[in-house]
Amino acid sequence: MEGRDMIGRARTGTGKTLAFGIPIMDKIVQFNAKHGRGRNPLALVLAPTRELARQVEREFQESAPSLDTICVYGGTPISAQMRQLQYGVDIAVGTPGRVIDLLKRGALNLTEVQFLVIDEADQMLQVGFQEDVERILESLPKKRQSMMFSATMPSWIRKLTQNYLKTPVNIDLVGDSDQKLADGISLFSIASDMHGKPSIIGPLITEHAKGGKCIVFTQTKRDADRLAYAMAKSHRCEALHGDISQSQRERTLAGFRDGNFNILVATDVASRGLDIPNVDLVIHYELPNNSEIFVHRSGRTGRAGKKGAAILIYTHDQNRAVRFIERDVGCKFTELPKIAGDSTSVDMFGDTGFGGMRDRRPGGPGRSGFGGRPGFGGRSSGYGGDSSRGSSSGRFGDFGDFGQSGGGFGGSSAKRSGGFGGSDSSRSGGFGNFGSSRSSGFGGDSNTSRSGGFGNDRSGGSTGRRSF
Ligand SMILES: Nc1ncnc2c1ncn2[C@@H]1O[C@H](COP(=O)(O)OP(=O)(O)OP(=O)(O)O)[C@@H](O)[C@H]1O
Repeated sequence: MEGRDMIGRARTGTGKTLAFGIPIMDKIVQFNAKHGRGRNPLALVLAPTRELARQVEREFQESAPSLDTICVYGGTPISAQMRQLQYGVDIAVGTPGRVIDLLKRGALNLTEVQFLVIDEADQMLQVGFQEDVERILESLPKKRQSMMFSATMPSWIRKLTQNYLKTPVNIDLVGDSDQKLADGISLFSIASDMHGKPSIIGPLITEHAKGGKCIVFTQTKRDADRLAYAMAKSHRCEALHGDISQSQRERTLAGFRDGNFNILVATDVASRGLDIPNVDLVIHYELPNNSEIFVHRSGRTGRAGKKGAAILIYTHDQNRAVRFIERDVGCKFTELPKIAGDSTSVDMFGDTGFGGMRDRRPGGPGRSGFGGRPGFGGRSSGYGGDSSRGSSSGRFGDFGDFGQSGGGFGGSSAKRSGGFGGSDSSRSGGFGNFGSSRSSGFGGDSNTSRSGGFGNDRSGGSTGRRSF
């Protein structure tokens, strides 16, 4: 609110988008009232995935219908975006690649940007994205307010942010020693051998999703396709990953949001930021590449003060990795009793070639598995990875509808500050200032008493731009 650069960390689903959105919208409304509307954007928000960019733009649109927003991202015709930019926009949200493309074509002029937001900053500053982000920053005026947000902020990233921010305020609502997941998420683990995994998915969903929505995370696009295909024989389910055409990705996500089907099998393209109502269960079908991704994947449930469950399926040789996650994330898994292989399900998955997954499993041959090589933790970049920051090999080892609470945001004051649907959390640390007895809340006292330390000391951990 004071206009200073900032780094913000708060748990998943606690309302970071509106936390940065509301002050920006407020200031732009005031600016426009004073100076009239211009053609070039006054705010730029960068997000790592197209779906997240769209979601953020939608949130701006719904909150401030009087402002003109645009979402620019790849996989869609650029000409329509160029036309819209010509008409003039107040806020541009986008993924880095398309932003650069538009800059190169001279269609996007960022010289009037007053507010820059880098959402999911720890991913955006990793190798792959970082270069693009830097190119975009070169096109921005020096005098601006820059803000970086994420639910996870490894210390090396926090250091790196100093290169892009001027004496930033740190608002850390997670703290160092506490668990880093949102409060309402119950965590379970279940051991299974690779061949048995497909057959336990059905029973897990029946038991734990309780009729609500479920996201199953796989490591590879191929496995997402195969699992979705196999599960579709008995469940309404679809796959989401980066090889699917953008229009289909959007249809799939809309169908999932609308409840047309209840199970989404996705790669990590869906792990960050997506805010889908009523996801009651997240299943880590395969271990995530690092504990940050574990936090983000799990955070697709238990949002906005709601309850949810996340289940981690692991093989016996991944035991250490599971313990590492517990330490790193400050959580404890409740081990579920083994589920006996259901021969029908096994058959169902058997003909999909799942038996051939062994070589691709985390920790499998040729990959520094989550539990593959020893030595994860400490300052290494992921479970057994190398120590170079952001290296793609340095990973764990290849390794309610809250709606928009109405109102809109036409004026200069936010009407949304009222509690988060009566969240009963006593330590949710939400940016929205809802229901937390311990949160310093965005817009409240920014000298949060819990700042100092962005969590773990591991350097690196995941890749920036992976092909999800
Ligand atoms: N004050 C509020 N009252 C009610 N709902 C809110 C409030 N603030 C935010 N929300 C809603 O809470 C949900 C989660 O918010 P958001 O997606 O911004 O979370 P986030 O902290 O960015 O999570 P992630 O780290 O996963 O990206 C959204 O549906 C949002 O509209």
